[in-house]
Amino acid sequence: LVRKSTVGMSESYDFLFKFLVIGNAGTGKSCLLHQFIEKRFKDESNHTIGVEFGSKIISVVNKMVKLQIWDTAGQERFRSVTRSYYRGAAGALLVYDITSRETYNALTTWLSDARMLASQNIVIILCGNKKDLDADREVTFLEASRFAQENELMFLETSALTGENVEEAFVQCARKILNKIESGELDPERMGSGIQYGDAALRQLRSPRRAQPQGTQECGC
Ligand SMILES: Nc1nc2c(ncn2[C@@H]2O[C@H](COP(=O)(O)OP(=O)(O)OP(=O)(O)O)[C@@H](O)[C@H]2O)c(=O)[nH]1
Repeated sequence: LVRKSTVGMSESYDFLFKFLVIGNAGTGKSCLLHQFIEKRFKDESNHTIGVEFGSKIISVVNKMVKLQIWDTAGQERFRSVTRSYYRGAAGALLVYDITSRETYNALTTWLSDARMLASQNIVIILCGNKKDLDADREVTFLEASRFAQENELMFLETSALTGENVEEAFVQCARKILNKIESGELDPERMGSGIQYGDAALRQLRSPRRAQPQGTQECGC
């Protein structure tokens, strides 16, 4: 199998996962997405209007996974718009700000929305963001990790400012989804799973030994 990205052609991947980033306004969702994709802090971040979009291909346990990420507005007035994007998401980063108890208290609402409106099997990682502001912390690591355990969420504290644990959050979530596909717990072909096969996986299924001829066009969506 020739990966087109390695020869300067358009991208190739085994799976595409639809991801959401949800949580209260100001918790750093847009900055997390920006740090993940651009590997730097987004200096001037304004409130997200509705929904923003980003995508990136990562390597997870020998598979190339394209994450298609929807960064939703945290502000209440956009709630009806953002809710319409939940459907068919395979994974989500549920974000609160460790320096704001209010954003932590809102987690149960976000969680019930996600479980109700996205895929039933959605894999969620709780992210306690702004880890760099430890002096202003209002929520302890222990308290949040208990909440995560009780609600079957993975959990990390992150910093979109320093980049700490940002890539890890996306990768851990993707890895859990891949594990569930491999164990048969998740069926990528089920409607609304939030998972699609990429052309790499399809080529393997169709002709396991033949390499893809170079120069083939694809839409890359
Ligand atoms: N110190 C610190 N500040 C951060 C971090 N992440 C985000 N911020 C700041 O927090 C503010 C809000 O960040 P955004 O990414 O716009 O927040 P958001 O969750 O996308 O907000 P909405 O789009 O309104 O939902 C900005 O002023 C960022 O600079 C972080 O990890 N550490």
